Amino acid sequence: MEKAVLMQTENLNLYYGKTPALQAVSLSIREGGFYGILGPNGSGKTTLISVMCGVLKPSSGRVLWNGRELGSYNRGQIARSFAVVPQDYAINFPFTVLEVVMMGRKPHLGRLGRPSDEDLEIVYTCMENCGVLDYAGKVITNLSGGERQRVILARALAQTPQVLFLDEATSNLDISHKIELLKLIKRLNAKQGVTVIAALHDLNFAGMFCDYMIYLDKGRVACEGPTAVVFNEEVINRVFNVEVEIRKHAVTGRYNLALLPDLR
Ligand SMILES: Nc1ncnc2c1ncn2[C@@H]1O[C@H](COP(=O)(O)OP(=O)(O)OP(=O)(O)O)[C@@H](O)[C@H]1O
Repeated sequence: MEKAVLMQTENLNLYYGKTPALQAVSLSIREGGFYGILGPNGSGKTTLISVMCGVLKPSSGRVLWNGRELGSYNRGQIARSFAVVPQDYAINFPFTVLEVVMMGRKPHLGRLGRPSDEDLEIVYTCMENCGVLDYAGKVITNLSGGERQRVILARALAQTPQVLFLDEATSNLDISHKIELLKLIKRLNAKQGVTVIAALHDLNFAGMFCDYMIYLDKGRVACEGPTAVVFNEEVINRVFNVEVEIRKHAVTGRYNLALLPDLR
């Protein structure tokens, strides 16, 4: 049975000055889906995520969440339901890793702002799952880019969101951490029904983890649909202007993309 529609964007347009970054974007996001937002640099992926999570207001059009306009919810309701892992996250203040991950619980804390045993358990579990427990007492500004990215992901997971937005959230990670964290996110998606909306550049990872793909090109939806339908050579060639071959792997049964550039 098809899951309920959780979010909708209706004819979104967004201009930065006179530059259109999103044009006539209408989408439906179903509860519990794992959505990949794909497209070339500058195609509008970050802008779309920012509008969907309420950080940016569209120039026209609407975002609906559970059938109600996003703007009609208060900040607390949004903070308890949406978590965002941005592309670049600069923390310049020397907070410890534990303090940063604890910030993820802030929208859930009572009026006194004191974390309960349950809050602490969630924070420690998220640090462990993201492989940053050993750094709990370290100052975040002293960590590498990939380690910091894992801390920010742990903080987002500590928010226990209904929707997790990832904007190239694994771009700084080595291949092993990338797979581990995407597997962790996939488990949260499959077991706890967290809806995931992820801008991804790596098409092989997108093919592996997303059940639905939204391709953007120059701010417009160029193609969207289930991965089994739209993860194909024609669409990728049209959107990215690259020659590729997609083959089903004999052992894993998954689809892998090989680049076929003419190197002459
Ligand atoms: N703050 C801004 N002011 C003006 N123009 C902007 C701003 N942010 C983005 N843009 C422009 O809007 C368009 C979409 O940018 P966006 O960051 O959403 O693309 P993207 O698909 O996420 O790109 P990338 O893959 O490089 O991260 C681009 O042409 C970009 O130059």
